[in-house]
Amino acid sequence: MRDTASYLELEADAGLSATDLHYAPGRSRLIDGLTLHLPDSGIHCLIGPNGAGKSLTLRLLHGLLTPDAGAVRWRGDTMSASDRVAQAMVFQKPVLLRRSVAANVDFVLKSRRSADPTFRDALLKRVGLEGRNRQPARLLSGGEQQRLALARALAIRPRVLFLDEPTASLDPNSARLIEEILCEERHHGTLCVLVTHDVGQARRLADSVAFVSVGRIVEHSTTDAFFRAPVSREARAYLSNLMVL
Ligand SMILES: Nc1ncnc2c1ncn2[C@@H]1O[C@H](COP(=O)(O)OP(=O)(O)OP(=O)(O)O)[C@@H](O)[C@H]1O
Repeated sequence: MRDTASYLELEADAGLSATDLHYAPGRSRLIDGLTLHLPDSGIHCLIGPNGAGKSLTLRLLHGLLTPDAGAVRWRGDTMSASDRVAQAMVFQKPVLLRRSVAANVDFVLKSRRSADPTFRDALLKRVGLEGRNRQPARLLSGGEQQRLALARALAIRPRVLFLDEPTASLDPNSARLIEEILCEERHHGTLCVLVTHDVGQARRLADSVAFVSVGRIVEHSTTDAFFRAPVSREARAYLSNLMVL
C-alpha cells in the first residue's frame, strides 16, 4: 500500500500521468497546473466541490479535450492512438444509441471488429440486463441505462475506465452492482478513475483519493490516509462540511 508521499512521488513508474495541465477556454483558467500520477491499475477517486474541475480533468485525461499546456502520458510515453482506443468513459448521463439494448453493445463490438453475441450476452448479464436484448434502450429506466452504458464501456475490454459520477442518480441496488463491477475490474488489472461526490463510495472502493480544488490537485493520498488525516485546508473544509471529520 502506498502512503501519501509515495503517491506524490509516483511519477517515475506511473501508469497514467498528467503533468502541469492547463485548460483555459476564453479567459477562465478552469484547469490550472493540474498534476496527477496514477498507477496502471486499481480504483482511484477524484473528489472535490462542484465546479472544481473534476469532469474536465477526466475529459483531459481521456483525450476528449486537448490541454492548452501540459501533457498526459501512459507509462511515461505520450498517449498513442492505441492507448486511447483502450480507454472507455462512462458519463453521468448515459450516452446511448436509439436502438435496442443488444444493438448498443453490438455497435461497440463491431467497431472493434469483435462482434460476439456470447460475449455481448455475458456483458448484459453482468450488468443485470439479461433477457432485455430486444428492448429499446430509450425505454430503460435511468439506472438500467447507466448499466447499459457501463456494458458498452466494458465491451472494449478497457485498459483504463473513466467514470463520471456513474451512480449519482441510481438506487442503492444499482449503485452496488456498479461498485461490484468496478471491484471486479480492479481484480482484472483495469485502471478505474472515478469522479464521485459519494464519500462513502470513495471509502469503500478507492485505493487512492485525489482532491480537486480550483482546477488543481491539492492532495492525493491513500484512501485511509485521506479520510483519517487530510492535510490540505481545502479537503479538510470539504470533509468537515460533510461532517465526515
Ligand atoms: N467548455 C467550457 N467552457 C467554459 N467553462 C466550462 C466549460 N466546461 C466546464 N466549464 C466550467 O469549468 C468549471 C469546472 O467544470 P467541471 O464540470 O469540471 O466541474 P466538476 O468539478 O466536475 O463539478 P460538479 O461536481 O458540479 O460536476 C465549472 O465552473 C464549469 O462551469
